[in-house]
This record gives sequence, C-alpha cells and structure tokens, in this order.
Amino acid sequence: MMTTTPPSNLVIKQKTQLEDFTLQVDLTLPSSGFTVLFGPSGCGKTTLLRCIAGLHHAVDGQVTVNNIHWQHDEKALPTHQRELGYVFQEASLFDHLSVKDNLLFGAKRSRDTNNITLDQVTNLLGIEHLLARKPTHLSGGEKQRVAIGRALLSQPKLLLMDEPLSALDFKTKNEILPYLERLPHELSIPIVYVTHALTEVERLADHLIIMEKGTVIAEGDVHTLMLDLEGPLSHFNRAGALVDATVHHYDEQYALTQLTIDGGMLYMPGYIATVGSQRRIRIGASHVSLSLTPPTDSSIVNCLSATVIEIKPEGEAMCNVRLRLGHKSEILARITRRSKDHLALEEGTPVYAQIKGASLVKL
Ligand SMILES: Nc1ncnc2c1ncn2[C@@H]1O[C@H](COP(=O)(O)OP(=O)(O)OP(=O)(O)O)[C@@H](O)[C@H]1O
Repeated sequence: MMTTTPPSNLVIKQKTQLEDFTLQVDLTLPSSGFTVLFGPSGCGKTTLLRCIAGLHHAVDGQVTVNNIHWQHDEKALPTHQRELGYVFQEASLFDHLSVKDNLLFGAKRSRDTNNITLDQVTNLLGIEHLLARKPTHLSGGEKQRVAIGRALLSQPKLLLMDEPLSALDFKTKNEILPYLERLPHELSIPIVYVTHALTEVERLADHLIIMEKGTVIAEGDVHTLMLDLEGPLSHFNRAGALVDATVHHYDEQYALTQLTIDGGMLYMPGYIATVGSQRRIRIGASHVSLSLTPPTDSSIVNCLSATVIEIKPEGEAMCNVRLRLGHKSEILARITRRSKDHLALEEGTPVYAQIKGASLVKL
C-alpha cells in the first residue's frame, strides 16, 4: 500500500550574522518526535533555538508552526505570543513556590483535544510524589523534570530543549533519559533538542541535524545518517548502527535477553525489558567481524547473514563496510583493509556478521 507523508507544518528559515560566521539554515522539520540539533560548541545551535523562540532576531527569516507564521517577511510575533515551551540547561524554578505551583506557573488550558493536564504531566515525568516540595528539596534531575513539566503545561505547539542534561552528572542523566524518551509517544508536539553529546543523539533522535559554523552539514533520519559512510558521523570512533529491536525472550538460565530485529535474532546479556517491548540497540562498527562461512565453535553468540552494500576506507589501515540485514536494516562493520582484501569483499558479497553480545548497547 502506498503511504504519503503529510506535509510538515514546521518550517524554519533563518539568516543572521553572528560574531564569526553567518547562521544560515533552511529547514522543514517533522511535526512529531525528536529533532536533534547536534554540533560542536559554538556552531550556532542555541542561537537557532533562540531565533525560533523570537529571542534573537534574524532580519531574514521564517518560522512557521502549525501553519501559523511566528515570523514571516518583516513580521515577527514576540516570544510571549509564540506557543512554545523552552527548557534550558538550568531548571530555573521559583524557590519560594512548591513544585505544584511551579508547574502551574504559566500553565494554560488548551481548547483543543491535545490539552495536557497536570495529572498527565506528573505521571509522565514521575513527579507525583514531589508536588508539595520546594525546589530546594529536589535533586538536579528532579528539578529538570519539573522544568519540563512546567514547559508542557503551557500547552506548547513546539517544545525547545537546550542541552537539558548538560548540567547533570552521568547517573542523573541516565535517570532522566527514559522520561525524555517517553515524550514523543505520549505527546503529539514536535521537540527540537540541542546537544553536543552523541549518546543523546543515539538515544533520542528521530530526525538529526548536524551543524557546523552556522550551517547544516547533514540532515535526515538518524538511522540513515549513522550509516552514511561519507557523512560527518562516520569518522567518529563510535561509528555504528542504531537498530530497532523487540524483546522476544529472557533466558533465565544464562541471563540473556533474546531480541528480534529485521534480519534475525540477537542475544544480549542481562534482562532488558518485558517480552514484546521495543528497544533501540546500538551495534558498534568495531564490534562486528565478518566471515564468508558460518563460524563454528565461536564464543560470539550472534551471527547474522548479511550482504555487503558499500565499502569505504577509514584512514590507512581500516575500512567501514555497510551491510544489509533482512529487508531494510543495515549495520556497519569496521575491519582492517587487510581483512577486506583477504576475504575479497566487494559490493554484493554474502557474509556472516558476528557481533559480540557483550558489545551491544541498549539505548
Ligand atoms: N547575539 C549574538 N550576536 C552575535 N553573535 C552571537 C550572539 N550570540 C552568540 N553569538 C556567537 O554565535 C556563535 C554561536 O553561539 P551559540 O551559543 O549559538 O553556539 P552553540 O552551538 O549553542 O554552542 P554551545 O554548544 O557551546 O552552547 C558563537 O560564536 C557566539 O559567540
């Protein structure tokens, strides 16, 4: 059956001169899910978010959300007339108000069916038990969850998040990430999320925008960009693929979770989630080895049949091999150039991809 993608109702065009370069973007973004703006410090991510919010004025620009022009030609709505939620690095809560009053500060009721309620927000962010507390009695992670809740209760048509985890330690980041992951499943608003952490990209992004010196150097579906052997992510040591998996079985005897992916089964150590749950798994290119025949007597628990679809050198000694599994899934293998020649790999070669279970990362 043919499906047509609905037209996006989120258009962002901006051109503005910054200190050292011009910020210039022309984006049509998906109207749901996480769009992640990723790039090195100082490339213009925050400024772009500020332009969308009307806090930085690009003379030349357009911001259209849900078919409403927030900025078009000479006309620009002031920030308070733009239906947006903004979450910053710091939660910036009012210390003299309770969590509940902080949440309700600036809260609105929307007349449409997407009205977000206090109950929904507290449940979604796991903050029901904190409502009576003052912010001074909250951890950094709890404060940030309240800040997200406050932004959502303003009934935004667009949620902007500027490095909301960067002020938090590693453990607290990992506590908050599951709450962030739930947002697109529970809410139908688009989220534009700024980060310079690749781990957050891998975990959250649906759509990815990679910026450098004020311009977009790559844009698209995150799975596709991760696999682009000529794209900016291919040279990261962490090159790898993101694969959508469904939990199939938990083997209690060996404490291994069996996952179904397009193209086969994977075993991963430990309990991952209940049977039937969907999880995103990261398969690092350096953890995939290739063989022309099915390996026997190997300690590597995962072996999938695959077909080579592209090979690109990576430095002098290595190369990245893009592999097709199943109908549409793809993964990367980083092997030595010597191994590539030894196996006479080329486009179309059928191979067996071995992946160490212990190397798989549940995102
Ligand atoms: N109002 C402004 N006018 C002119 N230049 C600005 C303005 N605000 C920021 N800049 C400059 O624009 C560049 C981009 O800054 P910006 O904060 O948008 O980057 P960023 O990618 O968000 O960085 P980081 O990840 O460190 O937060 C920087 O060189 C900064 O000095």
